[in-house]
Amino acid sequence: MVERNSEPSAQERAGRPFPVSWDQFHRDCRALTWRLNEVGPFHAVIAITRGGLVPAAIVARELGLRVIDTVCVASYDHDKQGDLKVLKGISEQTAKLGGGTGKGLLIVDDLVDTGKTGKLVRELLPDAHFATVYAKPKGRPLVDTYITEVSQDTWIFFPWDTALSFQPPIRDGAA
Ligand SMILES: O=P(O)(O)OC[C@H]1O[C@H](OP(=O)(O)OP(=O)(O)O)[C@H](O)[C@@H]1O
Ligand SMILES: O=c1[nH]c(=O)c2nc[nH]c2[nH]1
Ligand SMILES: [Mg+2]
Repeated sequence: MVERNSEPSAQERAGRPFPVSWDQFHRDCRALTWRLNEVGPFHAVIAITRGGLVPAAIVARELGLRVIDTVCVASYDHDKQGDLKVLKGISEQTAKLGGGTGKGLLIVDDLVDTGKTGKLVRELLPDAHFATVYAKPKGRPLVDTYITEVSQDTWIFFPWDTALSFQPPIRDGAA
């Protein structure tokens, strides 16, 4: 028998699954960009790694931005959130574009959940515009622009974390 840690993971606590396909994610990123296009212009896009890399690429393409930097953060180990660690900040060149406080910079992440990651990037760049594709209620106040709100007990399954698999028919107990 496989020994299991008795403490439920964030994913298990969330319970409600929300799988997102590549198509849907692309559509949601484009919808996000329509909103951001009303707010900009921006000097540069900053992706919060790793989840923010995919939406940042799409948003940068749509906004015609070619200066792209990263803030590399480690928090969730798969689905358990530990202490936040900034592994890498933005470059000196990008910091200059934002006047030191992030003004005119666009921070992009895939989602806000508890808001811990959002709070950290806000502390690093208080005047930057923070955009996410999805938002859960606890983190939502930290975000300037987002597209879809899901309940706090939802776990979003991103297309880069998942693969197509057989599902039993609903009548046989499928979720
Ligand atoms: O609002 P919070 O509770 O802080 O959670 C949101 C963060 O969690 C996920 O990243 P994760 O730390 O799992 O790393 P990853 O982007 O490398 O997958 C997600 O991409 C957000 O960055
Ligand atoms: O893939 C993910 N889905 C989520 O809902 C989530 N919340 C925090 N981190 C997350 N990662
Ligand atoms: Mg992330």
